[in-house]
Formats: sequence, structure tokens, C-alpha cells
Amino acid sequence: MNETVIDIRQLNKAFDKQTVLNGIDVQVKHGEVIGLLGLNGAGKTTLMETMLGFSPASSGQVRLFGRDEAVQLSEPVKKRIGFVPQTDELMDTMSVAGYLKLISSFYPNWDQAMIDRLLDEWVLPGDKKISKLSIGQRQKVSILSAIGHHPELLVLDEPVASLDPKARRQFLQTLIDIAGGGEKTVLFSTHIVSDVERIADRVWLIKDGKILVDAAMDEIKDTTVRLHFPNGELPELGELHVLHQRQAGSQKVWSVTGWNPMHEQRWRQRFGDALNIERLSLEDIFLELHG
Ligand SMILES: Nc1ncnc2c1ncn2[C@@H]1O[C@H](COP(=O)(O)OP(=O)(O)OP(=O)(O)O)[C@@H](O)[C@H]1O
Repeated sequence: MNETVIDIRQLNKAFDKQTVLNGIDVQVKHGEVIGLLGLNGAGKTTLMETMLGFSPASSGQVRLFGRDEAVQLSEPVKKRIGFVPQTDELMDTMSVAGYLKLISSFYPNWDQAMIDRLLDEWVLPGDKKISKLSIGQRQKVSILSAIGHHPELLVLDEPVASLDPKARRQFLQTLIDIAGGGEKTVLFSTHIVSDVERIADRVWLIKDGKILVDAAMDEIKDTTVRLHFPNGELPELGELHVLHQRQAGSQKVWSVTGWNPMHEQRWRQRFGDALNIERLSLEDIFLELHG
């Protein structure tokens, strides 16, 4: 299936006078797993919440599953989505099992067998009151409540932030199992770059309200490079985007995205062997983006 599940065009969002999303333009196809990286305050939560209609856009358009949903999600679309918010919305007075039972009542296709298995694997006490859970345990319940109906689109806002390393591994494995068949579309934000490398097949780097890098995982290291070259007249930049630049003696050092073989040819013609092209890890790319 080649359906476009998320279609965001020229999305802008401002709080008072602060522009938080500035012309976001991205499309996601059925089955893609996207890792969203950005510093604190970059706009990851705002992007997810605006996309899902929890917070109105200032301008632009969001379509989910081909429907115009910028303002409010319709019930049929809601049923196709699972969302793990950054701050959970659990009901403190209920037990874990009671809460999950309540959530299950909204979904005819709720997979209680999977939930029971994960409650066991993730060592979650079903009879314990939610108010008595640790933050990590709450996060696990929040994740379970979002995946029990096998959503076609799963949106997770820092789902592992409070999980211990073992729980994080277990959760990532579950996510791989969920997304593995290419049947689910997943968008997740995180500060753990290695998790993105491990499970995402596409990465978005957000900065200053813009998605500055949007590349397939296996492309990103080819299209985002660090160039070392002597001072002097530059070849045409075309669609190259400079993430960061500095001067090192008589050399310029530029980190760029959008690099392709045509650029390489042009820059080689211009600088010959004096051009050094350095490949970067995803973490290096993230750090370059932030100077
Ligand atoms: N309801 C709001 N009212 C005013 N400003 C807001 C509101 N929500 C978010 N912001 C501002 O928007 C910016 C982006 O916040 P957002 O929560 O989207 O960032 P984030 O990338 O998810 O950060 P983090 O990694 O810390 O979770 C911040 O400057 C924040 O102060």
C-alpha cells in the first residue's frame, strides 16, 4: 500500500508572538517509521499535537489518511491512531487493569491477549492503583493504552524518556514487532539518537520550527556531510543547505545537507584533492545542526 498517512503542508503555529512551527511541509507514507529529533523546545510536541488536532494550527494544512483533519479528528480517524503524549493522561483513581479495560471498551478490535502478555513482560501490576505507580510504570501503561487497538498510525512523544534501560529495550523490541511488517506507520520523538538509528527508517531533525533534515536512514549519511575546503570562490550551492560553518585556519569547514553526486562532481572540479568530504554519524549530524 502506498497511501499517504500524514500530509502536512506549510504548517505554521505560533503561541502569542512566538513562532514555534514555521512552514512544516512533510508527507509520510504507510509503513514508514520516523524518528523525530530536536533540542528541548524545538517544537516536537507542538508538531505532534497540532498534527493530531489537539492544538489548532495558525495556518497550513494537515491531512491524516487523506482527510482534512487540521481542526479536529473525526471518530473513524481517531480509531486508526494511537498516541502516547509526553505527559500521560491516565486516571489516577483507577487500577492499571481497570484503566486498560476502560480504554479497551472504545475499541472493538482491542487485543487483550497482547496487553496481558506485555503487562507480564513489562512487570506491571494490573491490580495496582495508577496513583501508586512510578513515572516509568505510568509511561508503560500509557504506551499499552495506545497500542492495544493495533493502530495504523502510532504517534509517540518521547515514549522512553522515563524507562530504565531494560524497559527501553523491551519497548523498542515491541515497537519493532509492531512496525516490523511494514503495516504500521510510526512517528516518535526522542532524545536518544541511537534509538532512532536502531528502529527508524527515516529521520526528521527539527530546529527553529523547521524540519531541516528529512532523510531516509540509509540516505542521511550520504546526503549530510562535512566539507573541508580552501577559502575561495564557491561552486553554485543549488539545493545544498548549510547546517553549520566555521573557519579553521585557511580552510572552511561546512556541514551541509542535500549533498548528492552532482554536487560532489562540481565541488571536485572546483577544489580537486583539496576538498575533503567527511561522513558523519547521526549523532554528529544532530550536533552539527546545533553548532
Ligand atoms: N501552550 C503553550 N503556550 C505557549 N508556548 C508554548 C506552549 N506549548 C509549547 N510552547 C512553546 O513552544 C516551544 C516548543 O515547545 P515543544 O513542547 O513543542 O518543544 P519540544 O521539542 O517538544 O521540547 P522537549 O524536547 O523539551 O519536549 C517552546 O518554546 C515552548 O515554550
